[in-house]
Order: sequence, then C-alpha cells, then structure tokens
Amino acid sequence: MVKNVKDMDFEGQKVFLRVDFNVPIKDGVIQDDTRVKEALPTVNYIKERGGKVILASHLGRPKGERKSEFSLKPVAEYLGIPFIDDCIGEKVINYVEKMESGDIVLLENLRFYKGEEKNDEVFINELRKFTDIYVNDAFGTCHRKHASVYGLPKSVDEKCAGFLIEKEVRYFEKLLKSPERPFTTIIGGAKVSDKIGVLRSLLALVDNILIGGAMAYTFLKSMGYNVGNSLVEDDYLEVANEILDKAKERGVSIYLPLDHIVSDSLDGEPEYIDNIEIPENKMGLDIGKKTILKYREVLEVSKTVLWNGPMGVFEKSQFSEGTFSIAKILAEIDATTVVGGGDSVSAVKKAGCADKIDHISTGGGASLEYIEYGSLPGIEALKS
Ligand SMILES: Nc1ncnc2c1ncn2[C@@H]1O[C@H](COP(=O)(O)OP(=O)(O)O)[C@@H](O)[C@H]1O
Ligand SMILES: O=C(OP(=O)(O)O)[C@H](O)COP(=O)(O)O
Repeated sequence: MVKNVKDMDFEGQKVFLRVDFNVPIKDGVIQDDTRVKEALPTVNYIKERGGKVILASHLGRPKGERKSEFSLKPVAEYLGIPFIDDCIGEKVINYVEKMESGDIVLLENLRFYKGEEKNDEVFINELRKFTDIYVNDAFGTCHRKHASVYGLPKSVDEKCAGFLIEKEVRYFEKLLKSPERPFTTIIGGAKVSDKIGVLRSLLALVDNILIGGAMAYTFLKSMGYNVGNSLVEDDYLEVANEILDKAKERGVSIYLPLDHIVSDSLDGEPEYIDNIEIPENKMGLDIGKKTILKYREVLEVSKTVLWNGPMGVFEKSQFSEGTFSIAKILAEIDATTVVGGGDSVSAVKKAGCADKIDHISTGGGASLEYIEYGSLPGIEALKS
C-alpha cells in the first residue's frame, strides 16, 4: 500500500521531498512553471504541519557533472526560498540541522552526481543522512530507477506519495479503464530511445498513432526514406520497423509526416519541403501543412487524445507552427484530451490553449510508462 501525506506526522521531522522541477529555463528565466506550481500543495501541506521541507530535484541531463546552466538556483529564486549549492555532504547536513519546523530549502541538481542516475548505494546513503520522512511528488520522474526516486524510498521506512502523484494516478486510472474511441495518441519530441518502446504497448490500447518531432525521422528512415541530417536514432530502426509491422497486424493506423519544414541547422532559415523525403544536408525541424491537415482529420473524429512530445523545435518560432497547430486542434475538438511532458505542456500554454485541455500532466515519459505498465518504479518504491 502507498501512504499519502495525510497519513504522516511531519512535526519537527526532516522531510526529503522529491519534486520534478525539471522546467524549461532560458537565460535564467523559467519558461513554464507548471511543474513547480503543481508541487506546491504538497510543499505547503508539509510546511504547515511543521515539517522541515528539503526539496530535491533534477534539471535537464548534466550527466553527473556540475554545469551552471543546469543549476536549480533560478527555481529557488522564483519561489523566494533558500538554496544550497549542493545536494549531499557537510554543507547540506549542517544547514538541515539548523532548520526549524516549517522551514523550506531547495537543494542543487541531484544529477550533478553520477550516483543519482546510477541508483548508487553510496549516494543513497548520503541522501538518507538528512531524511526522516521521504515524500515523492515527482510524477514526471517516477519512471526513472534513480537514487532519489527509487533507491532512497526503498531504504526508508517512513515514506509516502504527495498530492500531485495521487492526482495524476487517479486521472490515468480513470482514462485507462474505458477510454472512449477512437483513441489517438500523438508522439513527438526528442527523447526517441526513451519513448519508442512505449509505442509497442500503446498498440494494444489505441486506434491511431500520429508521429511528429524527431521520432518521425527514425520511422521514416526505417521505411527507407531519405531524412538528410535529421535527428535519427539508428539503434532503433529495427524497433521502428517492428512497430510498423505490429500496427498493421493489429489494425492500428500509424501516421507519419507527409511534408516538412527543414533547415541547415537549428538556427537556420526555414524551408518548406513538399515531399516525404528530406534533401541531403537538411534537417527536418517541423511538420508541414499537409501533415497538419491530415493529423487534423484524424483528431477531429477522435474521442480520446493523448499527446506527448512537440511536433518540431517549437522553441524557435520558425519551427513552431506544427506544434502550435496541434495544440489549437486539441483545444477545438470534442474529445477527452490529455497532454503530458515538460515541453509539450509548455507548448500548449504558449499557444494559449491550456484551459481547453482536459488534463495537463506533469509527466510525458512517466504518463506513457504508467499506461504501459499500470504503475511506475517510483510509485512501487513507496510501498511498505
Ligand atoms: N525534429 C526535431 N529535431 C530535433 N529536436 C526536436 C525535433 N522536434 C522536437 N524536438 C525537440 O524535442 C524537445 C522536447 O522533447 P521531449 O522532451 O521528448 O518532450 P516532452 O518534454 O514534452 O516530454 C524540444 O526541446 C524540441 O525542440
Ligand atoms: O522532463 C521529464 O520527462 P518528460 O520530458 O518525458 O516529461 C522528467 O523530468 C524526466 O526527465 P528525464 O527524461 O531526463 O529523466
């Protein structure tokens, strides 16, 4: 059984609260604060009940190195709370010893240490030194078997889930029980190797899969099309092929881009290509207008839509039309709509459509894996 915060007595306790503050930051400015805001009910609940709140998160993928662009300091400044420029060691232990009931502090990026992603025992022991109670509210990271999400809670007796995890799980449970059909999923973004496997399981659940973003080029290449310099994960070409074959067997329709916006580089001038194939030396950076039209047709007759991953490099205005168009279509259609993932949610908000989406999930990969397995390692680790 997984406990929740209401089952705990936080008074005077050191509470390690794992949150997902992996928010898009540009020049030190938070571009989308959804994940921060969604964690606040749990933060405030523990604070009001006298816990010493030690907030811990990752930001981006610094690969075990201390890199200033991945610092969580801007998030502490945004929240107006104290910040420690480390997440383990004497500095943290000494600070926590002086904390009083109701105090809050944010630690530096957990992924500045290799031990976090390796779920390393020594790193876990360091975190345990200042953990009386462990609370996980990092839904977006619950699919990772990392130290702060998996190893630490497994080694702590007093542990529970926060309000955000409860809310997300409740929503996905309901969605999965009896989704209205046709059920369409839209997958894009750049984390191809992370998300391509999930497509295999989604074949058992959905009627249509619309593919965009970098994910599309691995599929197109696997079908023998030229994709120029587009982002492709060559190790996954076979997986892509297998998914296409299985989809045919099961009668699931997979849609891929028919045309593209390409350029020489991420900062280059946009060029429209009215073709599935991409010329040598060009990279596909957004879906084209024919693709948008086709995807609209499918979405307009769908009754449940789950979207994770932008259709292009939407952070640059010249490559944002595909993503923003999909966001607007989702806002218009008569279907249950769910959008998950840091960047996808940011895109929906930038397009001004967030209030027309039924559920904005703080997890992209996490929500997909929840759907795949019916639980997540970070949630399993909370079971006593
Ligand atoms: N065609 C593309 N080539 C390179 N990067 C892309 C492409 N399409 C989308 N992206 C990038 O994918 C990133 C988001 O991917 P991902 O993290 O998988 O989504 P989410 O955060 O919503 O789960 C964005 O930064 C976007 O610029
Ligand atoms: O942004 C996240 O995932 P998402 O992009 O799938 O929503 C989470 O913070 C997990 O980050 P990770 O995919 O680097 O482990």
